[in-house]
Amino acid sequence: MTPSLPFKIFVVEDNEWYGELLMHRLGQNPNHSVYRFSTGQACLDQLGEKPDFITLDYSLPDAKGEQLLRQISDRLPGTEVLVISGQEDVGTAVRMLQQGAYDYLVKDENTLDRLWNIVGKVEQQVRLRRENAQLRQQIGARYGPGQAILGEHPSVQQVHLLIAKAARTAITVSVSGETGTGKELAAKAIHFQSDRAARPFVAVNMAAIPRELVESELFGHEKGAFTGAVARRVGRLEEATGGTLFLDEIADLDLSLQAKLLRVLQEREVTRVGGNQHIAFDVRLIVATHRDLLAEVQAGRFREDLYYRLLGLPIALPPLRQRGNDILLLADVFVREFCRFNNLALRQLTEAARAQLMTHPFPGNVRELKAVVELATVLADGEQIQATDLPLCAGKALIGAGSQLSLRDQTTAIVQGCLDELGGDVLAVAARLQIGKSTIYRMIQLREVHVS
Ligand SMILES: Nc1ncnc2c1ncn2[C@@H]1O[C@H](COP(=O)(O)OP(=O)(O)OP(=O)(O)O)[C@@H](O)[C@H]1O
Repeated sequence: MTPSLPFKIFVVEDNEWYGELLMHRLGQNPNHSVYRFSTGQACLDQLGEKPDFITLDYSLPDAKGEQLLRQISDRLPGTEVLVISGQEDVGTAVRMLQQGAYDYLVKDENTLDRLWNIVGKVEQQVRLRRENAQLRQQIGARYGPGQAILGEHPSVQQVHLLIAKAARTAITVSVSGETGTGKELAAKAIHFQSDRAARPFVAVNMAAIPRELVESELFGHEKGAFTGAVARRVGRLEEATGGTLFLDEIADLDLSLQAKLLRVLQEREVTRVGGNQHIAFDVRLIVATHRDLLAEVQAGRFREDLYYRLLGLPIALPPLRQRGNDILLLADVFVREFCRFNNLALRQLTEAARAQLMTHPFPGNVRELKAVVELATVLADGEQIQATDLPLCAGKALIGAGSQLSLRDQTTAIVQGCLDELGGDVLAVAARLQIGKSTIYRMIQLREVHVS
């Protein structure tokens, strides 16, 4: 619990001496704010203060425990209530617990210690709940309308509109677009703008999972279902229940698994590998691909029935080179964010650098632009980012098809791209990339790059 948000406890106890005792014990934690009420009505009158925890004497002069518990639960469903009773009565205890009381304690010499332990546990849960809510709020703001997919170009505005429409219902969404155009970002924006935002967003990349593991990854498996299945594993579909399942690179799904996925989606029930229990699930599905899925269908690589089942609301993300001035808008945002994150004085792209960005084709799209301007921000001397700071090589994606490339692979691709473009002129490449020529010679010697 943060010091600014104390843990608020109501003690409802008509016996003044016992009430003071409880207050004293609970007040030993400086982060607790404890208030005492000697009648049920006095407590009800103050529920607007939203206590985090209530200890309730079962027999109050003006109300019975059951009645009061019901009224509290109706008005503050998330607040835990501990019932404390003068007499041990199993029937009453069971009734109170059935009605939603957190626990039931009998007044004896151990009550204060047990109370202390219970409050500690509840406080921990409340703290986690608050942190979760705070994080959700932050994430929600990050993926709010127009916040995630930045851009003003009409084609991007159209994407914003479609995301907002998709978020209103649980319709399946199919996102298409070249690599790095923001397909996963669009999927997250839909999820966090929808009423599923508080539930999980689960992303699975079909291209990243070995073929033989896809089925158990998606649908889960029972212990012993296959060699290596040492324990039961819940599949990603089940994991996403109530929320959104994002299937990236859906075109990479094997034909036999396409049939299984279709069946699961039609029946809205999943059976874990090696199991026989049918488990119903409630998941919003978003799929993405950088391929032309219809062409995959025509080529016989993707099932037509699954294609129509998954098409839902199609959203096409335009390539960055077709977004006009959005290139500069995004570049400025990425430079600003990078400087802020790294505590650098704000740097600006010069006009020449901006002009250069506008002529580059960006085959790696937004991901490439981000990497390019971040690197240029690092390379820049002083507050101006010059055109020569931009590690651009015409026609080559500098930061390619995925975050899965290691830094070394990306460096190799950048150096090779520049060598190709500059006709193998090592000195020119070294000057362009601002790295030592011996680095490039060493890479050639190690056959990491070549001069053709
Ligand atoms: N319009 C945008 N505004 C801000 N950032 C963006 C935008 N589009 C993409 N990005 C950023 O670009 C990077 C790539 O985006 P994302 O992973 O969503 O692309 P993708 O199309 O799913 O890529 P891939 O096809 O490789 O899976 C991320 O860092 C993302 O935050």
